[in-house]
Amino acid sequence: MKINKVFELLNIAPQPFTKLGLEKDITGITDDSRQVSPGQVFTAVEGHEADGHDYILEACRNGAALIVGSKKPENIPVPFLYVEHPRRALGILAAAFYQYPARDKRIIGVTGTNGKTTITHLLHHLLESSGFSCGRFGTVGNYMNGKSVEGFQTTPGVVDLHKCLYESRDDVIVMEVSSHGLDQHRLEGVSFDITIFTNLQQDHLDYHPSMEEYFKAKSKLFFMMKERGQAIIHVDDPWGDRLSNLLRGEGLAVTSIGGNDACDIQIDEVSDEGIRFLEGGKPSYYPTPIAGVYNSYNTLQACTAAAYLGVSKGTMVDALESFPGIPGRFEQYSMPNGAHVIIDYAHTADSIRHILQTAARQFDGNITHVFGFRGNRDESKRPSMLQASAEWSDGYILTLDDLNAVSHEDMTAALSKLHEEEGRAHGRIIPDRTSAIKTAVEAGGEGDVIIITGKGHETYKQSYQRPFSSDRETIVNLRNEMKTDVHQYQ
Ligand SMILES: CC(=O)N[C@H]1[C@@H](OP(=O)(O)OP(=O)(O)OC[C@H]2O[C@@H](n3ccc(=O)[nH]c3=O)[C@H](O)[C@@H]2O)O[C@H](CO)[C@@H](O)[C@@H]1O[C@H](C)C(=O)N[C@@H](C)C(=O)N[C@H](CCC(=O)O)C(=O)O
Ligand SMILES: Nc1ncnc2c1ncn2[C@@H]1O[C@H](COP(=O)(O)OP(=O)(O)OP(=O)(O)O)[C@@H](O)[C@H]1O
Repeated sequence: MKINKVFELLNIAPQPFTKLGLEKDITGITDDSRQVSPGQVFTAVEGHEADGHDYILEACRNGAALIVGSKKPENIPVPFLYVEHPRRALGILAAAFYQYPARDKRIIGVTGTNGKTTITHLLHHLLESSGFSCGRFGTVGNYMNGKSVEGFQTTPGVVDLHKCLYESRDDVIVMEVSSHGLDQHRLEGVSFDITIFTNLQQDHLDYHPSMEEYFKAKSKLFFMMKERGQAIIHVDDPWGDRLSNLLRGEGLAVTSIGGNDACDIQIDEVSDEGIRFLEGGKPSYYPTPIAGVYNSYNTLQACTAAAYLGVSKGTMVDALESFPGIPGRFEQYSMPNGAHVIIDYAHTADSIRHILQTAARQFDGNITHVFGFRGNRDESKRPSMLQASAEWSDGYILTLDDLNAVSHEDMTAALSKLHEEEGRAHGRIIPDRTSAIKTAVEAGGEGDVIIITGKGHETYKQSYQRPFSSDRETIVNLRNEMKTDVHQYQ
């Protein structure tokens, strides 16, 4: 891409930068001064931790050919282009630099507080099973060109996103779209063929000032569809209903899914095993490959999207049978003492309630819930998470989750306060996560279930008394110590 193209894209009249040469090629786009290499365009972005404008000189020293930003620095040795919205500019330049890679693909974006990872994994499996080559971007890593690739965030930064799309030879991409990503223009330059909304629950209010703002950020995705794009919305969720009305008011195509007669796909009966529904008056059924009523909804949304890409019902039902499961989502283990363990990524009150209710339907024994709260993340959801646990488990053990720079003492004090105020004497506190899990498992017997939530597939961010790196590793080691014999991983 030539330098004069940068001016054109940003709608800036070319300036007579003496020695620069408008016909010169630029070698890349970045917003990280540490990654600038000679000939690149550095876009200075005001962030949450730092301000890229403070690193302009470093970018110059590293060889930047051009600086883009919203605050003109004094005396820099490289031409500076002023833009009002550097994050947008970054996306516009990245899309162009990588030759608009999103245009050649069918792109499906999934958003909502819960269910994004589950739906993208289901869809990926459905599409690959029916002959599509499908890429997947999201929380548990990316998958491109038939291989798993490490991912850093739920929705990649905009430069990485366009680079990945450029390198991908896949026909279809299914991606999780986070509200942070939408708010930070990480999807700039991408248009979607299909968009999916799952639900909106209290979460991320450390970032968004209110639920209203959180909803607005999520809604942006649905205004980024291609001309013939199709939104699939779960309208039993009140925010979904509102979104559906909003989009229809704008003349956008919506497939509504819900219990109401007016829905395009009307849910008739939903259980832990599957979902019955009417579509165009015709009854139909999908079995869900992962336990939980909420996963039946996820399955229906994934299948509805796959159907838009031409996958037949028969192919889908076969593919669902061979679904391998998702790391850290309803991941099950049988322990030698007859207890059952479920590791899950639930981290909202609603998802805790759902998983505890699912376990109560499936197991006869006592339910012990082991969980904690992330430091420096939405504190306003903690009371309702604990209330849900106290109400739907037979007892909880509050423990540590990622501290994120909060001290051990402060978090333990926060746990004690919540336990006293919201826990209704229904549980206890064992701060060390590995000890909490061990205590819960060893106290279990035939038919009991221990549900460990919050970390799912993720590795621990701090060390605990026992030298394990994840809930899975803790359980597997514990099971070996207890003389393992059965392993069920969905
Ligand atoms: C709060 C938040 O969302 N931060 C994200 C945001 O960072 P930021 O723009 O605020 O960056 P910053 O660190 O303040 O730095 C500002 C600028 O200075 C630049 N800089 C900084 C230092 C330096 O030496 N040189 C330099 O040029 C940085 O490259 C950046 O351009 O933009 C970055 C680039 O896209 C993200 O990597 C970063 O994610 C951080 C790591 C993060 O933890 N984000 C979480 C909250 C998040 O986004 N999560 C959602 C999923 C949520 C969910 O649904 O569960 C996600 O999509 O992953
Ligand atoms: N449709 C749903 N409704 C409510 N809870 C759900 C739903 N789907 C999944 N969950 C619960 O939420 C947890 C996280 O699910 P999943 O990873 O699919 O969501 P996500 O949207 O990708 O979350 P995150 O953005 O935090 O990565 C699951 O482990 C489960 O407990």
